[in-house]
Amino acid sequence: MTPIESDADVLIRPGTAEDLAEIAELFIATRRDAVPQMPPVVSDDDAIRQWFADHCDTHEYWVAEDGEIIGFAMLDGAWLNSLYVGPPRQGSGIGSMLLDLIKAQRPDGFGLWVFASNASARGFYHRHGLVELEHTDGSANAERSPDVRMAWPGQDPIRYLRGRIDDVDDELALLLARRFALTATVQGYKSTPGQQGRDSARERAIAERMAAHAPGLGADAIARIMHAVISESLDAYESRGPR
Ligand SMILES: O=C(O)C(=O)C[C@]1(C(=O)O)C=C[C@@H](O)C=C1
Repeated sequence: MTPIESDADVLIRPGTAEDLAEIAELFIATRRDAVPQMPPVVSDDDAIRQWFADHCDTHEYWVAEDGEIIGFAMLDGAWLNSLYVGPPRQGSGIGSMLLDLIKAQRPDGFGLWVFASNASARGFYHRHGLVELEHTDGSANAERSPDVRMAWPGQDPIRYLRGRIDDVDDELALLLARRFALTATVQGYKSTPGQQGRDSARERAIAERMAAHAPGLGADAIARIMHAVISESLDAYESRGPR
């Protein structure tokens, strides 16, 4: 196969179904070696092997080899799911070669998740122009370990980042619609005189509760945002009435 990129002894080429068993072993060995910088993989080794065998057609693979596979990248659309270089060749530029190739393959940008504890990977991605977009508490990943969403924003970073803003706004619009509907429903039960209108203690409690999920925003900023959300919800309820 024609090399896509190569130096003296390393060939980067597309991964094929025949590579998946070797890729799985490299993944297992690399993750084992990376503890505690990365949390241990939750699945057992056979489940990992099976996962790679089952995800041949659904993902795009690239491998670095010097006779045997020494690193690989796995992509799923605009997501870089994995980029691993085996322990013996770490720090020798293989990761940079793979990442450069992926940038060329995804000129409009791509995202990835990295464990917050993995300082060397975060530093590597920073040095290669990726940005951190989001920090989580880890409750959504299998390892339950805080992680960081990073992105390479591609050749037109504003366009890429506006695309991500649109993604979030699509979710936000649905959440706002759900919240508007709940505010309206509660008003239907607050018909008793003295119960109508706003409850500032409840609104403060809402802001404090939300701030626990988003400490970076702070309760005061959230309170101002929620004041606008609740005002609009109540106005909509009053002008439209219960549904
Ligand atoms: O919990 C209430 O009593 C509501 O009316 C709901 C709600 C809200 O939308 O969260 C709206 C107005 C109040 O000031 C407090 C909260």
